[in-house]
Amino acid sequence: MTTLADTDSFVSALRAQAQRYHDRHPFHLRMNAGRLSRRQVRGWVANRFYYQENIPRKDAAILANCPNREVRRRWIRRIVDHDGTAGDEGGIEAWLRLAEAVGLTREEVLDQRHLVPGVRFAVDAYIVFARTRPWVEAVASSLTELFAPDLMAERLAAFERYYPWIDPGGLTYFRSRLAQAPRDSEHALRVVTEHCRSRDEQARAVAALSFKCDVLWSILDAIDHAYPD
Ligand SMILES: O=C(O)c1cc(C(=O)O)c2c(n1)C(=O)C(=O)c1cc(C(=O)O)[nH]c1-2
Repeated sequence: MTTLADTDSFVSALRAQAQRYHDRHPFHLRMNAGRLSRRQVRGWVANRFYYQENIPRKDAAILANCPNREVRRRWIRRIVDHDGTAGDEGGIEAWLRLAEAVGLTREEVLDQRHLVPGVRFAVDAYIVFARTRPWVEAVASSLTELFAPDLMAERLAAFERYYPWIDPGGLTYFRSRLAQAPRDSEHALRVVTEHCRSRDEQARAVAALSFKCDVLWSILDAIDHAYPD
C-alpha cells in the first residue's frame, strides 16, 4: 500500500544524493587541483564526448515515453541545446571546440578511437535506462544536474588557472552549462515532485538519481584507469 509522502523530505532525499556525485571522484579532484597531464585532459575530453553526443538520444527517449504535452514542450529544448540550430551550434559542437582547444582533432574524437569500453558501457546504460524505465524515473535520473553548477564553476576556474595551454575559447561549453544546468534541473525537479506523490514513486526517483550517480562515477573510473599518467 502506498501512502502520500511530504515533498520536503522527498526533495531532501534527492539532494542528499549529492554525496555520491562525481565532483568527489579522485579524477575530478586532481583535475580541479591542476594535477592532470595533457594526456589525461585529452583522454577525459575525448571520452566525455561519448556522453555529450548521446545526451540528445537519452532526451529523445524521454520524449518518446512521455504522454504529457506540457513536459514535452519544455523537455525538447534540451535536444536543441545540445544539437544546436542554424546560427547557434549547440553543446555538441562546443564540446568539439573544447576538444580542438586541448589539442585533439575533431576526427579523432568523432571516430571514437579513444573511447574506452567502460565509458561506452556506462553511457549506454544511461540511454537504456531512459528508454526502458517509466519516463518520470528517467527525468529523475537527470537531476545530477542539480549538483553540476558548482563543479562547472570550479572546473572553469581550474582550467584557466592551471592549464594555460588550453585555448580559453574552448571553454564556452562550460560557460553555457552554468546557465543551462540550473534552469533544466529546476524544471526536472518540479516535474518529479509533481508526478511522484507516493512513497514508492519517490523511492524509485531517488533510486534513479542514485543510478545516474553510478553512471557518472563509472565514466570517471574508466577514464582514470585508462590514463594513469
Ligand atoms: O561535466 C559534468 O560534470 C556534467 C555533469 C552532468 C550531470 O551531472 O549529469 C551533465 C553534464 N556535465 C553536461 O554537460 C550535460 O549536458 C548533462 C546533461 C545531463 C542529463 O543527465 O541530462 N547531465 C549532464
